[in-house]
Amino acid sequence: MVEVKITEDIRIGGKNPCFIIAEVGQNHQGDIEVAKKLIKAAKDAGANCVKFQKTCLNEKFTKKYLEKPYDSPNSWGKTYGEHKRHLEFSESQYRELFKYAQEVGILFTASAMDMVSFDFLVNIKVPFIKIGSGDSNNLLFLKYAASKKIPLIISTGMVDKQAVKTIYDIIAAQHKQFCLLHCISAYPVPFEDCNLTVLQDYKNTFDIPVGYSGQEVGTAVALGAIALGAKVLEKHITLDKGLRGTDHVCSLTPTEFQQLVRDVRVIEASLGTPIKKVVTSEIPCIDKLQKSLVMGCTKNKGEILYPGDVKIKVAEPKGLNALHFEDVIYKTLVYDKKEDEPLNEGDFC
Ligand SMILES: CC(=O)N[C@H](C=O)[C@@H](O)[C@H](O)[C@H](O)COP(=O)(O)O
Ligand SMILES: C=C(OP(=O)(O)O)C(=O)O
Repeated sequence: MVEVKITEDIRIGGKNPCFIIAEVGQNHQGDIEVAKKLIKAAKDAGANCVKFQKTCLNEKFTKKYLEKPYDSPNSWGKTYGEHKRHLEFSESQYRELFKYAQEVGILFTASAMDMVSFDFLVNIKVPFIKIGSGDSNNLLFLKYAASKKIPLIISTGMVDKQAVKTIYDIIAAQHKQFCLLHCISAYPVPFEDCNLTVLQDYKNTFDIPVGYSGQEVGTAVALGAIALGAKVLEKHITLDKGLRGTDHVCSLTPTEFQQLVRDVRVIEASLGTPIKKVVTSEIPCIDKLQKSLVMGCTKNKGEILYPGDVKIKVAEPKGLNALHFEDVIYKTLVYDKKEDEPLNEGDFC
């Protein structure tokens, strides 16, 4: 299984802890101070990385699309172009945010929404680049991204398995430093559409780390993803779910994000081994409450132990583990035994 190297110290996949991305996306409202607060909140919540979305509007959208009216409570302008321009940080603002994230001590990156933005992100030396679901059908862009040999995390919303295999083939032809994220692109995703078991299929199909980018409400589904083996987890973060913007509704507050990270680590620690065995922490309960074989009545040396003569009880001192019941039946007692006395090896032959 391939591990993806993000920095000298951080790798994704294998036995490494799940790499958790706090997706700021556009939840900064176009305000760099809010963006900084979100970077700090992501760090304080324990996320491994904070992520933005970098777009060169004329590369991503046609002129006509940008002129389209955007009449929505989430809109920041009359047209989609005005709306997006309000939300887009300049290159120098990106540099400022990158620097701030370094000061705060959290990895910083963005999704590249087009080739120009991709080049910019390579240029400022982000540790990896995210490719969002909006480009899961953009094979030209995927080829371009793969050719640059920077680690990639790629979301797979809005396409089917056949297209995901195509994405895999395109990148793997160049290198294997990439992860695929299962994703459903709806804001918010109804729980019954999350199809989380797709993750198992991804795990069985691909030899690279797989993960989950969740746009559903709350943290429960994301935690399910961890139990199913997600090695990357991305969730949106917001300062306030009531703010203007499409993604706030499916985002987590800093406190919720912190709880998510904590719970992810608990689930990871608890997954353990598939080998069912008795573990050390069970010994006190075994001593206190596990049942053993005891005499069901008083019997003498030389008598046979019939099924009704042996009982299974919590006893002090303990007798043989009750799993040995069948081994004792029809054996002959070698000592006199009183009712409730434990039965041990050597008490019968
Ligand atoms: C598919 C995709 O890019 N999705 C992104 C990641 O989840 C979203 O953050 C969108 O940018 C956002 O929902 C767009 O909202 P509006 O259209 O209101 O700016
Ligand atoms: C669209 C994005 O992501 P996803 O498809 O994972 O929601 C993104 O990261 O910009």
